[in-house]
Amino acid sequence: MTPLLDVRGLEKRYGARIGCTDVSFDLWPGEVMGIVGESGSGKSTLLSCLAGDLAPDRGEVIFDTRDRGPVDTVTMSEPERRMLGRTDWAFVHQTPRDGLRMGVSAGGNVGERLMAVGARHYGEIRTQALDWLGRVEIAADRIDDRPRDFSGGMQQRLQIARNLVTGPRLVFMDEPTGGLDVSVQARLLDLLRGLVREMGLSAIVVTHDLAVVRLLADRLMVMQGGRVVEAGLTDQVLDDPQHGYTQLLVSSVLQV
Ligand SMILES: Nc1ncnc2c1ncn2[C@@H]1O[C@H](COP(=O)(O)OP(=O)(O)OP(=O)(O)O)[C@@H](O)[C@H]1O
Repeated sequence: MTPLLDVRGLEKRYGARIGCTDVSFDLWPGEVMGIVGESGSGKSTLLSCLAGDLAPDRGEVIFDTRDRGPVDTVTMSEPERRMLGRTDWAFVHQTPRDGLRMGVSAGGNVGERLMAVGARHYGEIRTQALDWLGRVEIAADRIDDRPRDFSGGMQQRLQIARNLVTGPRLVFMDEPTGGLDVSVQARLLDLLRGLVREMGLSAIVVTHDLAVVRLLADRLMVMQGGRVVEAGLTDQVLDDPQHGYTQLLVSSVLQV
């Protein structure tokens, strides 16, 4: 089997400062990889490099494309990368307004993604949009409302529907439950876990919240100072952390 994503020796510097360095890992189809670490450890930099939003200084990000097989997304052309962003990849941002069009109706936000991959039949687009609003627990009668009239939790659920409606093969998530009330976070996490399992999604989830990776991620990478200091199966890493920094992360959560 070919990994969906094969990352080798990835490095990004900001002048002399290290964003991330020496990052290598495989992601297999249907697998969820969690990336954890404190603020400034390089999680966002790594995610941006993987998703093609930031050009790394060194390394390869090889994605198993549908038509051409494994291709390095770092060196592929910009139009090709944009096409991946519209089709096989999805990005769930921490802040819903970064991933939604706030002035467009909820149904439009979902339907627009379908149109971007070629859907043309209005009735079918609306039916699929309705189906997805239901799947993320947004009432059908809110389909014509704009996301700015939604609560934070609803906006995040709409962003998830917009991202998943086209059946992406790889989903990048940046703190998907960050910035929400604890009770809202738990419900959203439950919903996300259900969708990930049901759709057999491959995903990379960046978070500083170990509860999020515990629930969502099969494997985990722990970052400190831009480097991966520990990696392994989520339960193994969290239950028996080997690196001092991971032990600190885990114990600081237990004390809360
Ligand atoms: N645009 C930038 N210019 C200069 N340095 C940057 C820039 N973005 C990030 N850095 C630096 O790169 C390092 C990694 O930052 P990054 O934002 O990737 O960490 P993070 O783990 O995602 O943090 P957070 O959880 O706070 O988002 C930090 O030292 C940070 O100061």
